[in-house]
Amino acid sequence: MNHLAASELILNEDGSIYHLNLRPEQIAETVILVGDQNRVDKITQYFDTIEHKVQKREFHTQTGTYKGKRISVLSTGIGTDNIDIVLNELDALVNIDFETRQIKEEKTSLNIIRVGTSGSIQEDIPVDSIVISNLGVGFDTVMHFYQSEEIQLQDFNKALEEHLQINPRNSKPYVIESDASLASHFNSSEVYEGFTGSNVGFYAPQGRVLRLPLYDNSMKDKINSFSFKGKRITNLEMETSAIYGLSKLLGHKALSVNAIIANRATGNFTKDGAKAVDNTIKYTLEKIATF
Ligand SMILES: O=P(O)(O)O[C@H]1O[C@H](CO)[C@@H](O)[C@H]1O
Ligand SMILES: O=c1cc[nH]c(=O)[nH]1
Repeated sequence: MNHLAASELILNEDGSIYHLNLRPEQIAETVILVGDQNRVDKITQYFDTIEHKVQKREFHTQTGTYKGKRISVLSTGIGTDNIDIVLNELDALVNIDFETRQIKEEKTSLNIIRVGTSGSIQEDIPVDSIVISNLGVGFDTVMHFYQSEEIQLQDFNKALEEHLQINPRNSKPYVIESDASLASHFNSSEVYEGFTGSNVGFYAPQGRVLRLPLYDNSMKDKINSFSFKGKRITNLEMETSAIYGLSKLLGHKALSVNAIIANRATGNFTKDGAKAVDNTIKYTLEKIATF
């Protein structure tokens, strides 16, 4: 079997993986991903125990227990480019033997749940609500660097391509499903089921104009009006697509849970973002405790 070279599987002197700075025993099989490193404490404040806190760059991890369940909470920073690092290194922690530098025969499948903030693009999904992403669409390029055609919903890709008429210089949007068992467990009358778009930026890529004009002024409306097989795009953020894509390719279960802090259709922004995020955290922890 192939031995992974020092330049490919990069380990630090203490045996931890390059960016996350974690050793294999430090990661739980259920992992909560958040963008904001300060959100890690906001989640682990509810834990019964905390084993360790590790930080390198924007990657801040704490592992502990909530209602007896071992959970790691890890911040990814912003963007799908960071997700490429986080998902590959998380997978390496459980599925590569760091001593022999070989891929393990028996694989571990992680439960990966993102707790993020997001902007609704539909008038009827208000600020302070929670959206569970059944589907994710990537406007980023990460998954196009992997052999991922088979896990993409090609009929959705085609319908989107036709509807959006995106700048040909941009990458082609790709659609990927969440893990069905997690999505069904997290669903309830308290949340909206959604189809989440992940963009490569917060401003023009999400149709926001401050001083700079957009390449295509109608893109936000076109994303809003897309409908295929009874599904419409509900909200925009910056990580879900690559989390779904890399999780599916690597054999992990993923779900994205979104605290809606902005409504782009009405122009509203939440009056209490901390509370919106806290409600989403509590909802997620209770669902994890019973999964
Ligand atoms: O609140 P987080 O998890 O960072 O998520 C959202 O917030 C950031 C932009 O403000 C992006 O990362 C977006 O996906
Ligand atoms: O509108 C929003 C709000 C949060 N995060 C985003 O990426 N977009």
